[in-house]
Amino acid sequence: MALAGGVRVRARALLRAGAQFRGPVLGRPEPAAGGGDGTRRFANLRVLVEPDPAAGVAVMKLKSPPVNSLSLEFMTEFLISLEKLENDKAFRGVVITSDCPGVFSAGLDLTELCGQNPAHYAEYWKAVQELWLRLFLSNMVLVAAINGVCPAGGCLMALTCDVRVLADNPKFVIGLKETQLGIVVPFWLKDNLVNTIGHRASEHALQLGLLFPPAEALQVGIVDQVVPEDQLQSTALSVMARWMAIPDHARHLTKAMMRKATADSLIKHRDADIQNFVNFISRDSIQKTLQVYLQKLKQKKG
Ligand SMILES: CCCCCCCCCCC/C=C/C(=O)SCCNC(=O)CCNC(=O)[C@H](O)C(C)(C)COP(=O)(O)OP(=O)(O)OC[C@H]1O[C@@H](n2cnc3c(N)ncnc32)[C@H](O)[C@@H]1OP(=O)(O)O
Repeated sequence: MALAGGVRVRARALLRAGAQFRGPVLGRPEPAAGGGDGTRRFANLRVLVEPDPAAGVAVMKLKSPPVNSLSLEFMTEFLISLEKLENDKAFRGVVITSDCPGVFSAGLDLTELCGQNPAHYAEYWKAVQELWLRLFLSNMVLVAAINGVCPAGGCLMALTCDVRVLADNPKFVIGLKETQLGIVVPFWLKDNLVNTIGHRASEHALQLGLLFPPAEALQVGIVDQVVPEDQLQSTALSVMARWMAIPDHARHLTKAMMRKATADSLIKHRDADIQNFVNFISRDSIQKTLQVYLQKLKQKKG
């Protein structure tokens, strides 16, 4: 699946601006791009990719500090990295994790949702849809190694994965807290949650805007495994090894079959979903609520 129009234009702009894969990363000298030693890492500004072509697996580390919020730039760079891996036959699986201590992702970037114009909201929502669709329909095995708090849009990313492993830390809550912010999850994200934890549990989780700590997250089934923090990466990789043992074509066709109806319901109604979002987010009452919330977040430290 290729990047959608607006996202592709932004991706090109980012690439022109120099956000392409490059080394050195993290100050370590690395072979030049195309060096072909099979071990080099690549990165754009906000996503670090550590490939292991021998295993057919790459680890994507979200590194958009302080909280990996889903800004347009972050989502675009993430999708560029994902597409690069998908186009490379060496890679069949991706572990998604965070490089920001204590936070997997804080979800939608609230500064993108406050005080902007309708065209911006439309572009932003199209990018969110694209992020969800591209992850949800990915041919690759996706394992989320959740090493931090994972609310709302962070949970959206995690829910698209085939497996979620959560580090056992009481601060690392996961869930769709939208109603607590006075906003409503889109129907396709609701469907994604229902497919994961069932209808009744989703009703409770969504209406109450529940954020589940690890033991509860495991019990309700929003994550598949909870492991000690220091075993998160190794567990994610061993889960991945199990999935990689299945022939790709059969696994992927099965995944596509299982997910088609949910994805199609968004694909068929993308424009209407964007219009709904723009109308909703532009309301004075929603803008006020979000602005107060963002202010509170900013004042937390003071
Ligand atoms: C009916 C029609 C359809 C309508 C559809 C409506 C829309 C539906 C959307 C549904 C899907 C998803 C929704 C969302 O994702 S909304 C965002 C929800 N996220 C949150 O509420 C998380 C907020 N953040 C936090 O709780 C904490 O920051 C966190 C626990 C993640 C980390 O805490 P920590 O103490 O480590 O860090 P700080 O709180 O001090 O934050 C550091 C700085 O980062 C800024 N920040 C935090 N979160 C966000 C964010 N989501 N967006 C933008 N900026 C964020 C924070 O303000 C601090 O900034 P400063 O350093 O400048 O103070």
